[in-house]
Parts: sequence; structure tokens; C-alpha cells
Amino acid sequence: MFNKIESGLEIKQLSFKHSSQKEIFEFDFQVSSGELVAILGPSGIGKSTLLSLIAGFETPLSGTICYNGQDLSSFPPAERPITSLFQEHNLFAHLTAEDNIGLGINSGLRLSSLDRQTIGKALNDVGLSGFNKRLPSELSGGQRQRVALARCLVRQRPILLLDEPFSALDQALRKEMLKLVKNLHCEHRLLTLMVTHLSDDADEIADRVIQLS
Ligand SMILES: Nc1ncnc2c1ncn2[C@@H]1O[C@H](COP(=O)(O)OP(=O)(O)OP(=O)(O)O)[C@@H](O)[C@H]1O
Repeated sequence: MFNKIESGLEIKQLSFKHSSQKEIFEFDFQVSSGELVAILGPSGIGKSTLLSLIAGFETPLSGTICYNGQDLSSFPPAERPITSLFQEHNLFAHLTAEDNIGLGINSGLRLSSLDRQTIGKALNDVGLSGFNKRLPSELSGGQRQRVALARCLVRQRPILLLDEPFSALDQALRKEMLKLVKNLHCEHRLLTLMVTHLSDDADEIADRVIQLS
């Protein structure tokens, strides 16, 4: 049993059921601010479901999700202190890298020159300086995920959720992206939860592994 924590994410006696299913999922754990935790478990165990609950895309049957002692239940997804990166479909095909990242600052793309500088810095942070005007179709798979990561950064949310973000990439590229995530996590002091089914990836960068069973 954990005591209530003041700094970090606390998932307490959370239960959930997809409306069309019988299975009930239960989660109970906590993650400290600044920790990078890997969520491991077999296919169908509920890893993505857990991230959807934390992000606010699904509503639990019972239990609480608190950040720094504050219950997030009443906050819609856009107002939660959370940014997410998924395996794919992170970018809009008709927008440049710069504008895709800019959506993280202003959804109507009303961007000041300071915002443009912030976007340039984020592109630099993910190793894509000068790629501002590229369309997603003009980028490799790894570069597209870097752009999506840059958008996560400009949102300046303290919690980063990663749902198998690099599983479509080959092993060498995946390792490179994991290193990048680790660096960004440290540099931006993000509480990071990374869902993966690969224990090697978890061992590579995680401070701790939570195994769902
Ligand atoms: N929207 C949904 N409606 C109904 N059932 C769902 C829905 N999303 C997921 N499920 C079911 O809930 C269970 C958990 O799914 P989830 O995607 O969370 O698992 P996972 O651990 O992330 O799996 P994987 O590693 O294959 O991505 C599965 O049995 C899945 O079929």
C-alpha cells in the first residue's frame, strides 16, 4: 500500500470496463515527478487503456487519478497536465513540420514570432534543425516521430505518455529514439510513462518497470 504522494502521479484503486466488454481492469500505482517508468505487459492486458484513462479519453468506474495531490477527474483531456505520443497518426499530412508542432502551442495556428522561435528550439532539441517546412510525406518514419515529440515538448506539460511510439521503427532507429526520449525526459524534467511490449526497450531507458498482469 502506498501513502498519498504530493509530487507525482497517483493512480489509486482505478477500475474501468469498456462498455462492450465484460472484463474489468484495475490499476493502482504511483510515479514520482521526474521518473521514467515503463509499462510492460502482454497484448490486450490494458496498457493503452490505462494511458487513455490517465489522458482522460476514458472515464473510470471508480478510483482516482491525482497529479501533485490534485484529482484530475473533472478535467477534460485538453486541460490535463499531460501530453501524449502514439505509435502513428500523430501528424497532419497537409501541415509542415513547423505547423504540426505549432498546433501544440495554438490549435488555430495563431503563432507569434516568439512561438516560431520556440518551435525552432523544439526542432533543434529533437535533432531536426532546418526541417521547419517539410511535410510529413517528406520525412522518414523516425523523423515524423521526432516532429511529434517536438510538439509534445512545446505543449509544456509535466507528464509525457508514450504508447509504443517507436514499435514501427527498425531496431537501430528505435534505440536512437529511446535515447532521445531519455535525454528529453531528463532535460525537461518530465514524468514519463512509456507503454511497450519490449522488455529490452524498458531496460534501455526506464528508471522502473511496472508489469501489468
Ligand atoms: N474501445 C474499445 N472498446 C472495447 N474494447 C476495447 C476497446 N479498446 C480496447 N479494448 C479491449 O480491451 C483490452 C485491452 O486493450 P488495450 O489496447 O488496452 O491492450 P494493450 O495491453 O495496450 O494491448 P497491445 O499491446 O496489443 O496494444 C483488449 O481486450 C481490447 O480488445
